[in-house]
Amino acid sequence: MRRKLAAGNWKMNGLRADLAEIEAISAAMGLSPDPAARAEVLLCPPSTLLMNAADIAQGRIAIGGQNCHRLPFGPHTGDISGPMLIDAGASHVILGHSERRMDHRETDAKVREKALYAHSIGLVTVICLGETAEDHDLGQTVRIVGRHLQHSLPEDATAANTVVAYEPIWAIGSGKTPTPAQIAEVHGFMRTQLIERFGAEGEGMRLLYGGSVKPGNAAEIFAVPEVDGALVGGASLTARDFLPIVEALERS
Ligand SMILES: O=C(CO)COP(=O)(O)O
Repeated sequence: MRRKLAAGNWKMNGLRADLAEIEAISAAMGLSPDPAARAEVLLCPPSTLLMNAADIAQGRIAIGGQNCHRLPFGPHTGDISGPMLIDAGASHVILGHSERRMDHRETDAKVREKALYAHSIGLVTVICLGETAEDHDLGQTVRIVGRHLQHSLPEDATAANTVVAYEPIWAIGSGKTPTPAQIAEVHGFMRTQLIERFGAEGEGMRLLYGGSVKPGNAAEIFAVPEVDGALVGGASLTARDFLPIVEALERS
């Protein structure tokens, strides 16, 4: 059984005052008498808030970084390494988000290298992939997703160390989402590919959908087969928006 996962990506948002939202989300998750029966919750704040966030979370929710370098340390101004994330209290790292692929020219090959290193030091990776609006309109979605999957996921990926997030680029921050049938097609395809390559480990990997997930559309998205949770951007910034999404996931 795959444990459901509600992940929040704060992107370049969040000041210390916003730690109150992490406290509110953590407190809500800590209330359950049986935490294992609940969805897993992961928040990925900006690096400047990681240590505070991990202190606040106290294990009630997981904390992750939004990127890491393929090396542990060295002359790479402005970068952050996997050991730094772990030292700050993170257990997860998002890799290959389309914004990093665009802003920092991250290729599938780079994402794979980063993932290999992250896994080697015990970080769980959330590897993102998805098609542009143009590819979507040209009917190339499955081909693009297949290519990302093949080349971004490293050969050591397991159910325990890897989560895959399907994020159509045109759905991110736009208020648009694919239809449930379109999400089902892509997630079904990814599952088949993962099983073909990784066997039982591929069966166990969690597949998240991301792109304009909101309290109002979460239940419909979580009803789609092979959707094990969501990677949420804007709606993860406040407990008011994020907690109803977690609740919809737990009810699904
Ligand atoms: O990119 C995303 C999460 O990584 C999705 O962002 P939005 O939920 O704001 O569309």
